Amino acid sequence: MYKIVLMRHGESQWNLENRFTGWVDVDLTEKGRKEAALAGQLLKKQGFVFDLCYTSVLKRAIRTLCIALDELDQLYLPVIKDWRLNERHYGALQGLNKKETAEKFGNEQVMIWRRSYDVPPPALSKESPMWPANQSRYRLEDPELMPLTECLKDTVKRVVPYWENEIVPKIREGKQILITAHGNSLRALIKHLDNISDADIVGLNIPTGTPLVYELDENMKPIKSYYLGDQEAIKNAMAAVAAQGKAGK
Ligand SMILES: O=C(O)[C@@H](CO)OP(=O)(O)O
Repeated sequence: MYKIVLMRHGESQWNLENRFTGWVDVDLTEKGRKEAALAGQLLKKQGFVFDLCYTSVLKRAIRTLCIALDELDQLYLPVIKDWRLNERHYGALQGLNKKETAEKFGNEQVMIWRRSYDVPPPALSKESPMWPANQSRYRLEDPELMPLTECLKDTVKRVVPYWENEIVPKIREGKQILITAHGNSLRALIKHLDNISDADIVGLNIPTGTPLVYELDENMKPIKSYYLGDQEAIKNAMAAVAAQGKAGK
């Protein structure tokens, strides 16, 4: 049996402001830092000892990992950062307020943009400074691979091969792995692990800063999975994420 831990970053400034974030590199809020520390403490209490960590190239996930590792006293660990674990690219919606967008385009349209499996949000143009190919961070990457927008299906297409080709071999070597990433890059991975249908993935929402443990069999199929922490608070946090794109109130 193998065990891995997945974790969405703690609350970011744009989570707080309820703005579509995607690949924009916003930092954690004070609350987000506390969530990351609490996650580290929970993992420590449960006796987790990791060998290798993976994260995205976005600071909210990187910082969450650092804070959690600090609490665990495992800051010595190797960390692999890869854009394939980045948040789903939100195209031209990046920076917009989710509630205001719902007021303008309707709850249903925003729900489709946020959670449908294969409808991407409106795309950026290649002139946009938000296109990753125009940013120094991605200058060595093939511009053809840099998204102008992504639906979850597109995110699955980069996250799952990364999982299969990079992470699974390390798990098979016996390494204990911690992955800190993002709401939608983790939804892409969980869809694959739990074999969730395109229709049912719409209902999956991931709370910030909460360790999610997966126990996997020899074929990397989940035996069980569970969040660490206060289960009632986690349920409420998941419902709050689902409600972020609604107009009104
Ligand atoms: O804005 C984003 O990038 C994501 C995660 O915060 O939001 P959503 O939950 O709306 O997909």
